[in-house]
Amino acid sequence: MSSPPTVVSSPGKVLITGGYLVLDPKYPGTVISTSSRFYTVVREAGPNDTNHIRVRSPQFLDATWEYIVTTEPDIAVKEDPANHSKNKFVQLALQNTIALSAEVVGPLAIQDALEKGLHITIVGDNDFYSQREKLASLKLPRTLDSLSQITPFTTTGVNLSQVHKTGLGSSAALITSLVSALLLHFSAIPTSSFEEDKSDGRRLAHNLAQYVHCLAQGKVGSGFDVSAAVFGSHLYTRFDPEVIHTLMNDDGPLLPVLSHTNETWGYRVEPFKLPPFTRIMLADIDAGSDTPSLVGKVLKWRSDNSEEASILWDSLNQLNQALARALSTLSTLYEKDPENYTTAVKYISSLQSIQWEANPAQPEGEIPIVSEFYEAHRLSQAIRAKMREMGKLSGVPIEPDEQTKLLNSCVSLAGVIGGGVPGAGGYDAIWLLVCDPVDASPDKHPIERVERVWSEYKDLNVSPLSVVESLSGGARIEVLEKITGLSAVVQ
Ligand SMILES: Nc1ncnc2c1ncn2[C@@H]1O[C@H](COP(=O)(O)OP(=O)(O)OP(=O)(O)O)[C@@H](O)[C@H]1O
Ligand SMILES: C[C@@](O)(CCOP(=O)(O)O)CC(=O)O
Repeated sequence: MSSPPTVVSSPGKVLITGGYLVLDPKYPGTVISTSSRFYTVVREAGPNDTNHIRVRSPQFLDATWEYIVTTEPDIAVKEDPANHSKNKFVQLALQNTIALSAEVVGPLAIQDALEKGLHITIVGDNDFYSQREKLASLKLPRTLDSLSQITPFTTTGVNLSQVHKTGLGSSAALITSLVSALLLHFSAIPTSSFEEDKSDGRRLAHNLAQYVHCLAQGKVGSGFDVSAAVFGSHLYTRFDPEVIHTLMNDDGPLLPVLSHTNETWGYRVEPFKLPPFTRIMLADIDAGSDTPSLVGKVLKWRSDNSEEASILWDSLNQLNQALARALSTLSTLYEKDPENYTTAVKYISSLQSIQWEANPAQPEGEIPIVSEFYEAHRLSQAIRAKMREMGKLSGVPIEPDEQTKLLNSCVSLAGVIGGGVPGAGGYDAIWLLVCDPVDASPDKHPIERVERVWSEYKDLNVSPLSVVESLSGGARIEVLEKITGLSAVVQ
């Protein structure tokens, strides 16, 4: 009987504060990990498949890649010349994970593990790819309920290079789930690695995924996307790019650099989660932006105007940190007094933020809670203003006027706490933080109000994503049969 498959999932991300700043190790960013995940399923192939690896992404056309692994003189993962397309992200993940695993468990153990070859399936939740056309073809309105009617891991009908991505960090989540599943499969890390938040094994998977992602993208970003895929929501302070500098240009041994014991990585992961009874909402806007070109322009402006930039970066950082603190304080207020917290959320769910603190008859116990929610609103608006300033000064559409108009109409709805443009901004997405009371009656639920504005919005093509915050952290081991729709796509 063949051994059970190894399955690891990793979440997507939304950077709600710290766009551009987080590229500098001086400034942390707030990253929320999403319920939408990438899944990698690794199985033994068969006795005739020694050293052969087949990778499939069944959501796409022409997305099967075959590789041969040679272990002498060095580990090399070579593409089968018959492959219809290349997948640099997958090949680099295979090459480096097998090479690192061989350094950890020895080349003989790897030869054993590849004796029957491997079949690997990779899929991402539907939210990673735009479902606009699917909804239109099913004649469904652009609502959360319609999204729930789409088959899990639905086919996109196109090649990977043609798919419309939604900005949730598909490549970081894919690489993290793939390298983590392989490290486990080769016993380079123990299964207990994914039971703890910052275990040695999880940190090794993080360092490897960061390195592979940089290699595949051909650039070193801040790495908040990989970090969210590994650790879940947190306040992220970037790793020192110098740590992988020599490996990026050279073939030296991987373990000395990638080991969890290598303290020169220097990244920080501090706990963060959204407050109870709130929900992040994301909309995909059908007008893309090219993140690298936005980043290039903003960084150039920063280096040409270092004094002005430093003042702006520092003041934005203070607001970013204050927002993270206000949201964390709300979680503490809930723990201290869940009853007043729950009634306060229900109360503000029916009012626009401007009215939240205006009730002279507000019960005493609710006052500090309502005022902390207002503080979160105020700070998120102040952050938007500073991001617009950054955009104006650097000549980059970080929160372009079209997005400002849409965000203003959403943020002024009853029960909406705040919002902004995620990550680098641009035209492609917005995020909102909304109250999510258990029962909003007799009023409308804030989520319904937002959905309505989005579905009726005329100036931009706005489509919701079904994501909520991932409540179970970052990368995790899964049981194939327990993930709805996964067995059906694994062959
Ligand atoms: N389901 C998949 N199977 C295999 N490879 C994938 C899959 N999804 C994405 N990839 C890989 O990731 C690459 C896309 O990476 P890129 O860095 O352009 O996207 P991204 O910035 O992560 O996108 P987004 O944040 O919008 O999700 C693809 O070219 C492909 O190599
Ligand atoms: C601009 C930047 O800070 C965030 C980019 O985020 P996103 O890919 O737009 O979600 C770049 C980075 O952190 O690597």
